Amino acid sequence: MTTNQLVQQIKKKKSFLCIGLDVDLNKIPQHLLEEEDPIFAFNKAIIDATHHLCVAYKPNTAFYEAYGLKGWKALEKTINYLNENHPDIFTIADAKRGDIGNTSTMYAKAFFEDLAFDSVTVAPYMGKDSVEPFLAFKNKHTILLALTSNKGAFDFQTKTVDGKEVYKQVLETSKTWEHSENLMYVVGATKAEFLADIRQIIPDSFLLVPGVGAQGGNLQDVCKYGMNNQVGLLINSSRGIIYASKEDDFAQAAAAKAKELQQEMEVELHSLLV
Ligand SMILES: O=c1ccn([C@@H]2O[C@H](COP(=O)(O)O)[C@@H](O)[C@H]2O)c(=O)[nH]1
Repeated sequence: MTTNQLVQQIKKKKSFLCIGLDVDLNKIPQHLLEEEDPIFAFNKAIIDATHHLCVAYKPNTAFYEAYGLKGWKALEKTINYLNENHPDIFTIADAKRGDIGNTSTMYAKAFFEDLAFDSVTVAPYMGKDSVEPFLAFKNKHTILLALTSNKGAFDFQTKTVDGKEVYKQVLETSKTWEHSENLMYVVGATKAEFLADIRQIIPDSFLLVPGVGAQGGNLQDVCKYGMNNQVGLLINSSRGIIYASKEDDFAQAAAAKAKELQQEMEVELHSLLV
């Protein structure tokens, strides 16, 4: 999917919501555990109930890898279900990969070719030759960790090296890499006060913003400082939506939570859409 197509979807649905599919078998309704593939059964129900309210889904691969082969198969069934039934929805493999060049190429093939995701999250720590293999894939997006939502972001990312914060160096340097037009960035919703500075460096890039809901980030603050004239934001909520209820009504409860966020987003989009 191109970024233009993503922007069209945002305008059509009046939403820039990304729903995180972080499936924990201890948190899903008990009756689903009797299904042959409880993880996929849960995801399918959530997708069926929420697809009209969001423009992206983000399975975090940790929640699938933790269940071994069964988990990986459920991830494959989930991405295939999305691509077959909702090809207009942007898909993100939150895998936080990155390694020496030939290994990164294999990671990119795994997520862009074998699993056919639109994008994958990548850690910038190993530098240019670890990220460019992902950027080489046409119409696929590499979402680079810039300023993460957790407390540990202050351990390295905000430290000043050679007169500039490390996260700013990540943004500036990555812009010089080959096929940098395929870059998006992760900025935590809990770091909204940094967004004005971030937009000075990357005014046009899309940002994946996790951390609203369970982590306490605020949607309005993110929009105030992070929105650009093409919206430029995908705001993620995982636990706050998918675990809204553990009862039989879990999918409807998830849809209600997604609707709340979509309505807040519609208000924020108002000035851009008129
Ligand atoms: O900086 C980051 C990068 C990634 N994440 C991931 O996003 C979701 C957030 O889940 P919630 O339940 O909405 O808190 C999860 O998959 C994280 O691993 C992040 O939170 N922060």
